Amino acid sequence: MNELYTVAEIRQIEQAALAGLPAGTLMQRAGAAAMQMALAMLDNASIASAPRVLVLAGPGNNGGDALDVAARLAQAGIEVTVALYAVAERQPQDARAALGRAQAGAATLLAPGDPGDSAAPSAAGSIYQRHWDLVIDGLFGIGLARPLAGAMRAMVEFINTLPCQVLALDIPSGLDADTGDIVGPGGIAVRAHRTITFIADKPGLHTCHGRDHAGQVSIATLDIDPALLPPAQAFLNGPILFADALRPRPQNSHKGSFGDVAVLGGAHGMQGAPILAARAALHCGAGRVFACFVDEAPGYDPAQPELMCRHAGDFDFSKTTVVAGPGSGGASRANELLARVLDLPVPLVLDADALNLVAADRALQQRLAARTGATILTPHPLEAARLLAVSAGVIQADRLAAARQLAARFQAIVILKGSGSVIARPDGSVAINPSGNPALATAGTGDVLAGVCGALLAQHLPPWQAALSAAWLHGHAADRLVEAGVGPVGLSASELIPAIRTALNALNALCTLGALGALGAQITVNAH
Ligand SMILES: NC(=O)C1=CN([C@@H]2O[C@H](COP(=O)(O)OP(=O)(O)OC[C@H]3O[C@@H](n4cnc5c(N)ncnc54)[C@H](OP(=O)(O)O)[C@@H]3O)[C@@H](O)[C@H]2O)[C@@H](O)CC1
Ligand SMILES: [K+]
Repeated sequence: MNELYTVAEIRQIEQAALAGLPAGTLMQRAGAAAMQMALAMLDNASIASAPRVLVLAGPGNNGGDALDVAARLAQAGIEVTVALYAVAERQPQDARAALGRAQAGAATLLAPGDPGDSAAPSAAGSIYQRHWDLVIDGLFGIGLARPLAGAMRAMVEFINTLPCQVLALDIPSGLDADTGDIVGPGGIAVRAHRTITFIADKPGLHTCHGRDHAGQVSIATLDIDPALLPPAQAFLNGPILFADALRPRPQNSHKGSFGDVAVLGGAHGMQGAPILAARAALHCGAGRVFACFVDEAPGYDPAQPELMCRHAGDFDFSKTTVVAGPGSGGASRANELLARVLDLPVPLVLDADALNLVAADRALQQRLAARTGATILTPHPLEAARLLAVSAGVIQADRLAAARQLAARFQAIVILKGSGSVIARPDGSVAINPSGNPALATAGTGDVLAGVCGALLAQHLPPWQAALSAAWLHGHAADRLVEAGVGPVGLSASELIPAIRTALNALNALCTLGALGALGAQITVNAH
């Protein structure tokens, strides 16, 4: 299941489902699913005997889920302590019923209270001083309305220092389920190893701070009738979304069958950037690749003599897919060349300096919005901020909204890079890319991504599928390299290129065999 739903959508689904069910049913299903996950985590931790579980239960229904799972674990004979931050009279009905079940069983309930509260030091102190094998976070789910403060904040600070496994219910408390930002100002969020999310998956678990805080995400649908789910506007990226566009190569083909890519960039002192993009385009199947330099052009690339190096001023860009921006600099020469390619109806990828030039020049912005050829923009958050004339903080606070805004404004496909890259198209659809890791946080990997996009466009993938596959392959290759010990420290952009080629060929082979199912199952899971 690749659909992602906003809090507003989940609320609607929840209301529709609750209408047809006896009170408390969904919460009990959530508790039962969470119990299975908790037991699996305790098993994996190979605890010899008598594991101790700490359950944090907040004031709302997320706390109700926590109380339900606490009651179940205690019933199963596990030693459970609940840190309760709820007053029964103010709990929602289902949560109060769950509190009753927890109180009736063998769980120990403590009320750590506020730091100023005279009861707090003893209750909180007994929690702080004990050894825990598993913590279950049920402070807040989709109802978090402001930053965590007081006693709950202090407890989360403590939990985040523990060496034991942490399971978050629905979402890690403190995280915004729509954006993946930490609810602030000055907020804090639980860092979980696993998150079991209810009803459907949520975008905030997969982008911005989401991947660091949610860990591995599992979905418990609570047996809700799929007909109650509206058509999704957001998806988790994976081969299932773009495999249709990948085609086996016909035997009767030649280099002209797979298109030309011209990379425009490489001002004086920055010639490596277009070389990286061009090498990536070559290794991802473009028939011929040109590296076109704004300033002086090298005779050829000794490590990759298949590339053709040219002066950009003399090159005819009208018959190629163009990747503009890697190392192009911000000089007027680069601006003129960019204006020329923007006016051509060719497939175009804009990266790096090309995006900065557009951000600084209204005429280029108009040319970009008016293009008839397919366009992919690949900004990192700072480039996106320049394009939208806001700060990078504003972009990161709602990455989905920023990517959508850019796509609509420039009538282009946008890949907003970062942890959980967001791919958006002008109609408002978005996909969040789950592959990739911090090994990619090194110079040149953006040039490589732009080159992969160019190669796939040149091979006639529609721009949406080209962007989805490029983002996924780029991250997937980095994941495989890290598994092999090539990173996360010290992975170079050059090493990424052959790994992307391997991933693309493996994916093509799977598509040809119609064996994508296995891969589809893997991609809904974050690496912790
Ligand atoms: N309904 C169902 O059947 C099902 C629901 N499910 C579960 O319910 C969760 C949603 O439950 P929810 O709507 O009660 O929201 P939840 O996240 O528990 O918190 C809201 C409470 O917190 C309070 N509050 C907010 N911020 C605060 C802060 N910073 N500091 C202190 N207090 C703060 C806020 O009160 P306020 O003060 O804002 O009026 C309110 O009391 C969902 O994520 C899923 O886990 C599943 O079991 C499926 C079935
Ligand atoms: K939670």
